[in-house]
Amino acid sequence: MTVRVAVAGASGYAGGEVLRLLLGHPGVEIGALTAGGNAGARLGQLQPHLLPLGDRVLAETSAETLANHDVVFLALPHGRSAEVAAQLGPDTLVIDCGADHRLTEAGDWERWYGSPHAGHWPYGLPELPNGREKLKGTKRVAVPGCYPTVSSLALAPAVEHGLIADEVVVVAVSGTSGAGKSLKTNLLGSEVMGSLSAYGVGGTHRHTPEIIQNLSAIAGRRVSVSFTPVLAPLPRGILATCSASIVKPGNVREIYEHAYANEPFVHLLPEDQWPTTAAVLGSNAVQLQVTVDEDLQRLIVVAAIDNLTKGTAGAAVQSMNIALGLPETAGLSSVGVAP
Ligand SMILES: NC(=O)C1=CN([C@@H]2O[C@H](COP(=O)(O)OP(=O)(O)OC[C@H]3O[C@@H](n4cnc5c(N)ncnc54)[C@H](OP(=O)(O)O)[C@@H]3O)[C@@H](O)[C@H]2O)C=CC1
Ligand SMILES: CC(=O)N[C@@H](CCC(=O)OP(=O)(O)O)C(=O)O
Repeated sequence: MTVRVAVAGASGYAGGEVLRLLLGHPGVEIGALTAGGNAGARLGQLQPHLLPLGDRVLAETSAETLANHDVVFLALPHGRSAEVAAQLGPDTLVIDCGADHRLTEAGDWERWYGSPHAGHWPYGLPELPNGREKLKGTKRVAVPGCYPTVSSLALAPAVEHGLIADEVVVVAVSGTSGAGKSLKTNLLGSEVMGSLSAYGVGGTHRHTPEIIQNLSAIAGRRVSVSFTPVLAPLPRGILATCSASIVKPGNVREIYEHAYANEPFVHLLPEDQWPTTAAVLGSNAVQLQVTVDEDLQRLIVVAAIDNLTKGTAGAAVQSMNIALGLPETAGLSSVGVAP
């Protein structure tokens, strides 16, 4: 079976990464590629690394252009993806890399994004408890935010086993591609190079409610999250340090080993090895290490992902595979690029 796929937002970082992965996928044919202001440009001018598609001309993003595909990936700004999705037929598998359909509660959406809620879709994080079941056969997928992906997977086993208190702390350092291609003053080369800077401090980052939503669903009660993102002078990668007080004794390592033993992309590292962003570059892997700070009786989990791969496009392709009943790992790998 060959699946015909369109990518809206093909000129952006997320759309470009979806295409990079799809070019290595054995079961897809790449159809329409669309953009906003760059419609009419050759893809090669904007994504020179996608050589086989270099001569494709970007089309306008419209329901007409995206019609007649089995799968449509939306890699568009928040709000725009909900607008486009609403015009796509119910038989098309629509995979939204943006935030529009991630939050279950309309009140949360309105508070954090300041616009009407477009509704909630099955969440594209198959490694969460019952995550795969929600994706099988679905025609709509909300791809998680990059920070919620790494922190939810880092803490899920501990939350599921009731090991930790209902208040967790996440400090996550991200590369700049997480902010997208459009020009932002805090992302100009000289502002970013040679410096780390915290932002969205004090519980103000919009990924906070998404992390709370994921962990609370596992716990069956509200889990509070103190989340601090930090911008680093790297193009790609997130390293998250997640911690919480231990409230129940348990063999932490065994719990994590067991939780992820059969996962193709989540890897608990050997005890003498700590995750690095370099090791997951361009891969769909999540690398984890877990330990206990014995003095404080605190669980510490360190996790690394590539924000554009497992943090966005890899999760999108993995979700497509599950939704369509294709092999889950098709087009994806846990092997990184080094140095
Ligand atoms: N970067 C990341 O790590 C992650 C990104 N995402 C999500 O993926 C989505 C895309 O992000 P990203 O690729 O980083 O952003 P970019 O800014 O790099 O790309 C945005 C894309 O959307 C297109 N676009 C912009 N405005 C419009 C419009 N009004 N109509 C149609 N197309 C438009 C752009 O086209 P043009 O070039 O013509 O302007 C471009 O192709 C966002 O929702 C983001 O939240 C999700 C998780 C992580
Ligand atoms: C470094 C950086 O700026 N990262 C982005 C998050 C990227 C992401 O996952 O974004 P969406 O929720 O928009 O899909 C941010 O903090 O806004």
